[in-house]
Amino acid sequence: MTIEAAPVEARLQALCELSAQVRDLMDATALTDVQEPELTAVTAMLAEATARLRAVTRDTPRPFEIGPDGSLRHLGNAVTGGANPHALPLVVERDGAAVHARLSFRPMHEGPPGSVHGGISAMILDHLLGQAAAAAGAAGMTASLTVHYRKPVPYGTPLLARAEHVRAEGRKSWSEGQITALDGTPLVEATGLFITPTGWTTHPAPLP
Ligand SMILES: CCCCCCCCCCCCCCCC(=O)SCCNC(=O)CCNC(=O)[C@H](O)C(C)(C)COP(=O)(O)OP(=O)(O)OC[C@H]1O[C@@H](n2cnc3c(N)ncnc32)[C@H](O)[C@@H]1OP(=O)(O)O
Repeated sequence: MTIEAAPVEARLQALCELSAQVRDLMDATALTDVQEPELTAVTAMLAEATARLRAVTRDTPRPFEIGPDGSLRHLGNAVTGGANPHALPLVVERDGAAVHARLSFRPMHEGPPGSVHGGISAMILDHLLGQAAAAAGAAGMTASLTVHYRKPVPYGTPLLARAEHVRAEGRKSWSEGQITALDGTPLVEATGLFITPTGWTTHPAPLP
């Protein structure tokens, strides 16, 4: 006897597969050198696909929800959300008091020619620092983020990102982290201040 996944999960998996395809499409778009008639033809195909997806829409991307394995997930998140084409998506793992993730940026993240845009690496660190604060029981909104860019960040290369919660004072907590090459060479370092909004202590609200 086979047990089928709940239909809602099958739909979410299909949504994540669609998002992965759109990521591929974005990279292909950033790198394509096909000629103008082909560009025009593909644009028309995509306009048709967009209209099909808009046949039924929701007001906001997928919210925080409990996944089948019991963990909290946010498929609509711009950094970790499998159902958000903007996300890498980053798969964050807990490592004691720290969090870490393997990541590989893509050509669509180009900033200076041949390397990743600084805002993109800052966004990844912002999220990871925030997850470190959350892992320490101090989930909050980013109040400030300080970033030091040590070396250009390559795309298409496996890298590591890591963050840890370093101290707390009332509703304020600080995390620090870095993106490094696999050999540990620091590429980008960041520190962040996260503040737990007052409402969250009695009425927890999801992060953006
Ligand atoms: C159920 C949900 C759980 C989910 C669990 C899963 C978690 C999964 C993790 C995901 C991780 C995502 C990580 C990315 C997270 C974003 O991307 S968040 C988006 C970007 N950030 C924002 O939009 C924040 C916008 N700002 C705000 O909402 C509010 O200004 C804040 C930050 C909540 C603070 O508001 P507030 O609580 O009213 O602050 P306030 O009472 O005025 O000040 C409190 C203290 O903080 C200081 N302070 C306030 N703002 C600042 C500032 N900007 N700089 C320095 N100090 C400040 C004040 O001076 C004051 O200090 P003291 O006088 O107490 O010493």
